[in-house]
Amino acid sequence: MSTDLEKLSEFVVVANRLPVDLETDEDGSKNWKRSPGGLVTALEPILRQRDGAWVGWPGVADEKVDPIVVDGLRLFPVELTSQDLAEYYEGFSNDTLWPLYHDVLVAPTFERSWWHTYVAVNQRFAEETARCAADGATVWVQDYQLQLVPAMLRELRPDLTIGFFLHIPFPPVELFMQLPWRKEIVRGMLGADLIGFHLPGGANNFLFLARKLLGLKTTTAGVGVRSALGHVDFDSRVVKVGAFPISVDSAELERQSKSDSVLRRARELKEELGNPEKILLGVDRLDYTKGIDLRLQALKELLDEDRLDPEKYTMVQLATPSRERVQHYIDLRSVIEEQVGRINGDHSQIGRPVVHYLYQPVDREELIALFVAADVMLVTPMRDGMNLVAKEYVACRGDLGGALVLSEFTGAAMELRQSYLVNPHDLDGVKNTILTAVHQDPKEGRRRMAALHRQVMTHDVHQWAESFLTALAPPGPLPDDQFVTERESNFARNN
Ligand SMILES: Nc1nc2c(ncn2[C@@H]2O[C@H](COP(=O)(O)OP(=O)(O)O)[C@@H](O)[C@H]2O)c(=O)[nH]1
Ligand SMILES: O=P(O)(O)OC[C@H]1O[C@H](O[C@H]2O[C@H](CO)[C@@H](O)[C@H](O)[C@H]2O)[C@H](O)[C@@H](O)[C@@H]1O
Repeated sequence: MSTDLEKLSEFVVVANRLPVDLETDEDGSKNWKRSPGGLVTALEPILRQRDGAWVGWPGVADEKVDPIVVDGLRLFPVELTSQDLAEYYEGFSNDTLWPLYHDVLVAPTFERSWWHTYVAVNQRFAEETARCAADGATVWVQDYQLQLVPAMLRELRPDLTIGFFLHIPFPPVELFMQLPWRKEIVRGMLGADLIGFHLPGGANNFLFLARKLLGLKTTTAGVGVRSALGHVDFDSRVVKVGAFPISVDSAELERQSKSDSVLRRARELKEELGNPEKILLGVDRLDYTKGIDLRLQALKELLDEDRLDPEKYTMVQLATPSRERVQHYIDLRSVIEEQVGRINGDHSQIGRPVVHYLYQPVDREELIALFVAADVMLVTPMRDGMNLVAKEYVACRGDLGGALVLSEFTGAAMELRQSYLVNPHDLDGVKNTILTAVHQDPKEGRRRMAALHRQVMTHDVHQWAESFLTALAPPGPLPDDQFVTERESNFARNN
């Protein structure tokens, strides 16, 4: 191990995935490639800035990887066996918690053996973290895959300051109560000193649960955005609860979007697409939460009804492969590819498909060029914790061009109020709003984009991390009378 890796870390990020995946190329050589998803996009610049360590899974099963420095980042891999992958990652994380926390869009599977593996893997993450954290270090645990880690880590290392952030929605109590292991999960999270959510709604749901499910004393005043933290009295400690909407590296994205190479590539892309009057764009992991099928259905109906001219408008849909062995994802891929085939079969001309569909990630610069080229960005999830793609698009539109169609059911919708907001359950509303965005008056478009751009430039990922880590810093005592139990809170409500 190099000395850099032997040094214990003052700041440690713990996430299911490392920011890079270990991949084997065709010639058998191993390479690190950027891993998918918004969590990695957000945390990578933060870790760089703070010279920390990252504990996570290297993206392949049954591979023992030693601690390593990749591209200047100190990485501490946690090994997952094929069985862990099937039961902890694909099973409990992505076939139980993911659907349960996303409005039960598909039915969650409650499988006892998956739970046991989830517990065991969380313990492994806690142990690896305990090994690499310096005395009194700050550890920031990420997301639903690791909800038990805060309590396990506190047990191993009471000297640490522990933060936990949930990147996906925290569900209403009626849904959360379905979970057979609901108490264990809430207790696991309460091992942290600060529990963060994207939105006040998630934080308030959590406080309510802590009272209702565990009978704990909590504060009851509504949690604000980056302000007015809630508090839970737990195990002779005060656990803070807050809302910290995540964002993107706005200045860096804006800089890249204005570079000569990106502007050149954006012009080329337009030409390669046959110089359509307008380009519509979707960029998502292929996930049933993202509403890719919904937006394709909207497009199909608009074309079928002659409300959108296929000779003038083109859509590009990037779908990054995700969780490819989970059945709902396999099924969704078939649905989407059939929709694309049907639209192109009915409405394209030779050499001019209406929908350009890629089931593969593109490199970052190509993605930014697509944002710059796109006239209408379609972000239509049925439910999404935040959705960084929406914010990235806005950050790349310092030229004040383009239009953002955004689902009300994303975290981003709370801040990006000047977008064209849609209810993804209302297909006619989505169709009409897409047409409004396509035909927007340029002056109105600039006015909207100016407001959106200002919002994203002033609330970036650095502010997100800074506000969370500042709130995590050691607490002062709270006056006793601010805490109430569920019984007292009901009494106060009814009188
Ligand atoms: N480089 C690259 N990044 C992508 C691609 N597709 C999605 N992303 C990134 O993945 C992240 C997705 O984050 P988000 O919208 O929050 O959704 P999530 O996938 O649920 O985390 C964003 O930072 C996207 O820019 C791709 O094809 N290439
Ligand atoms: O690691 P995967 O299973 O391939 O999934 C990728 C990531 O998806 C989720 O991202 C969430 O985090 C984003 C940033 O906060 C947020 O904008 C988005 O709404 C969420 O869906 C997941 O939460 C991550 O753990 C995964 O790494």
